[in-house]
Amino acid sequence: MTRVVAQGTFDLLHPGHVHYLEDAATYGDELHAIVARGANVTHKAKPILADRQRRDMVAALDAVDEAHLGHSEDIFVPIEAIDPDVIVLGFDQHHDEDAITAALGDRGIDCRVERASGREPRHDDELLSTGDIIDRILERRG
Ligand SMILES: Cc1cc2nc3c(=O)[nH]c(=O)nc-3n(C[C@H](O)[C@H](O)[C@H](O)COP(=O)(O)O)c2cc1C
Ligand SMILES: Nc1ncnc2c1ncn2[C@@H]1O[C@H](COP(=O)(O)OP(=O)(O)OP(=O)(O)O)[C@@H](O)[C@H]1O
Repeated sequence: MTRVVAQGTFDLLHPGHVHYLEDAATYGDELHAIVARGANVTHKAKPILADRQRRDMVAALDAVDEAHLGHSEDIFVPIEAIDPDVIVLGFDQHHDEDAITAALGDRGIDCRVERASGREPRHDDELLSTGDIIDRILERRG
């Protein structure tokens, strides 16, 4: 049984999220998604939706076997509990593969790190970014 981990903020789900999770699932038999705590999202605007709602929506997707809310202080605590064989990073995630591989090694976790593919829009009006969805809401309803 090969366990895979994918992770992200997953605010206001869109087809890019579904693509990422479906791609990550192809790396093994069981996909675990870790949903970032809003308090830990510091590299961009905080999510609109609550931690639990984002976790519940990710858990409802076919590709996902289990969705976990992330740890509030140490991102390697859920990894130690899940004990994955592979962590699949999103195509544009700022995390560095080598830094994560080194941190996993320091903790004695035997797990490789891969990078998912991106997904291009399939029609003119398709939005594949939470930030773009929010911009459109503000433009049309603000
Ligand atoms: C291996 C790994 C494990 C993570 N675990 C957690 C966690 O336990 N708690 C958390 O709040 N964030 C965790 N994160 C960080 C968030 O998922 C991070 O904010 C996320 O990568 C942001 O990506 P996004 O901007 O693509 O949504 C983890 C990231 C990685 C790479
Ligand atoms: N178009 C896409 N193709 C493939 N993966 C995507 C796409 N959009 C987002 N993802 C992946 O989904 C995961 C979670 O993305 P995140 O929650 O940051 O959403 P986002 O829409 O990219 O956000 P924002 O627009 O606020 O930057 C990340 O790993 C990201 O790489």
